[in-house]
Amino acid sequence: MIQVYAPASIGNFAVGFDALGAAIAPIDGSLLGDLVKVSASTTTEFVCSGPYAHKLPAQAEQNLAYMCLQHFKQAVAPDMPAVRLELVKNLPVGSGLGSSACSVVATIAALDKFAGTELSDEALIELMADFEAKVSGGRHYDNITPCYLGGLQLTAELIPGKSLAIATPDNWYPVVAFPGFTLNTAKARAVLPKQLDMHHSVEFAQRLSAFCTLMLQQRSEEALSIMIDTVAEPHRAQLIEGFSAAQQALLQLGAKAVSISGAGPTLFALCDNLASAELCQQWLSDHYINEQGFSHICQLDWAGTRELNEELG
Ligand SMILES: Nc1ncnc2c1ncn2[C@@H]1O[C@H](COP(=O)(O)OP(=O)(O)OP(=O)(O)O)[C@@H](O)[C@H]1O
Ligand SMILES: N[C@@H](CCO)C(=O)O
Repeated sequence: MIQVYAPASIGNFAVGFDALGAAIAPIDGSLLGDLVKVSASTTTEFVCSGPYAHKLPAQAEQNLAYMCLQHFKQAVAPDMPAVRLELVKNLPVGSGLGSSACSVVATIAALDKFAGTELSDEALIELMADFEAKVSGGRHYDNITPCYLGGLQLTAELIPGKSLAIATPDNWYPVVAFPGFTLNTAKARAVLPKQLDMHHSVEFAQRLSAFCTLMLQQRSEEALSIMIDTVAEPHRAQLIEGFSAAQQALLQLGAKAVSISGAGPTLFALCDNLASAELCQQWLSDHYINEQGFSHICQLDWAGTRELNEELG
């Protein structure tokens, strides 16, 4: 049996709409991501289990993991024998934590390993992006590549290999809080303007390029000081009840940057020390999340998608 884990991710990372994303891992060691198990079988079998399985369509044909399996068998590895594929759905759907990307990445990576197809990273990423695009209302890589490769990734169609890793300091603690209600990515993309005017386009390019350059020069404090989303957040904040008040409060508690994770409604507060991260998590638990919500103090997950040997889920 092959068992592959793919981590949650923070799309956009405030300054890089559709172009920057970070894979995350809770510091308490818990797994925040989907798991896919593939084993040989006499007939094709698909099982969806885990705490959020009931939030997905009942028909296998509408589940991205099953769609990936069908495509893989037909177009990538026609000689692959029948398999039993189980998706353990650990991430809430429509959360802003890259839930659909997580299922797609774990499934394709697991099938590639099981079938021994050994596709290149770039070919796998393209395949993964094709499936993520089916549900999110646009083709973007900012959940796919961090989820697959790990870490902080600057990622786009025009980038050679589709992604460039940006090293991050060890003292970065992103605190993520899923408030407990969902927001569909396609809906959150529909509220964005169709065009950016010259001023905003130039400012976006300046901010993202300055952020990346500062990071490469290991000037992370200055990079954090310009970590503001002027592209998507102003249009999406009103879709997320409590976001603006939380942002103000968390910045006062010491978070260095606070923004929407992906399309929301998950919020992330990036702290540069554990004490601030603990204060932010406490505030979020008290004021931002409902009974269905959760929060985690994380670090960046530089391992990305990986095979797990111990049986889980
Ligand atoms: N395995 C799957 N995991 C997640 N979503 C799936 C899966 N299979 C089908 N879907 C459908 O894809 C859509 C995913 O919605 P959406 O893109 O809003 O979620 P998301 O991936 O959590 O968002 P984000 O990328 O902002 O984190 C839903 O309509 C869901 O039913
Ligand atoms: N970059 C995408 C991420 C969605 O998960 C968006 O903000 O719409």
